[in-house]
Amino acid sequence: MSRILYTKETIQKRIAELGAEITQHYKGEEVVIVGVLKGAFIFMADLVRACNFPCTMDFLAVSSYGNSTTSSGNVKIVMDGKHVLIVEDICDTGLTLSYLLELLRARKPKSLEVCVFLQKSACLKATDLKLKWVGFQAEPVFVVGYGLDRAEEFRNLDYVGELKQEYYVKK
Ligand SMILES: O=P(O)(O)OC[C@H]1O[C@H](OP(=O)(O)OP(=O)(O)O)[C@H](O)[C@@H]1O
Ligand code: HPA
Ligand SMILES: [Mg+2]
Repeated sequence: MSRILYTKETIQKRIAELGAEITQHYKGEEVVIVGVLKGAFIFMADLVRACNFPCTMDFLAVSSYGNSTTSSGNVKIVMDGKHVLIVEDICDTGLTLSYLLELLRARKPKSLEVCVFLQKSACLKATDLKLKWVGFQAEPVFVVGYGLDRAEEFRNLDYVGELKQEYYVKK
């Protein structure tokens, strides 16, 4: 790890703000909160406890990075007239979220919104992607921690850091 980008305290403070905003937005409506596995599981666990409205939870299993630090371009999915809130750890190229939104729109939800922990705007490839809530705008570097992995490692860090290039680039 080369440097810490978001400390545990910074993350928790931002989640409290997001929870209050999302609670205000749905104002007691019933919502299905859909976490995108695996990366979103830690963010979702904290976010739902900062939200206060009737909700059920579900998860989608999606993977496009595998053990690589770049998107393979292929997203595989393993998983209805309700409000659906998708919770994701990161929007990098945006290809994963774009794919998921298209898929879930076909189910004709009452509403479909996204809350993403990190967004790397500089890396965006997907067009017409609307993210209603964004935790933090991240730099275009490979980040790990707080659910985010590099080859399944580092998900359990309670902070987010930049992964040093020498850890993942073979010389
Ligand atoms: O915006 P994109 O470029 O599509 O990248 C974002 C996606 O990549 C990561 O998933 P990954 O495939 O690593 O699966 P994981 O959540 O199990 O780590 C991350 O959790 C997002 O789902
Ligand atoms: O920067 C990242 N870190 C971990 N997983 C990711 N998936 C897309 N971008 C990233
Ligand atoms: Mg990953």
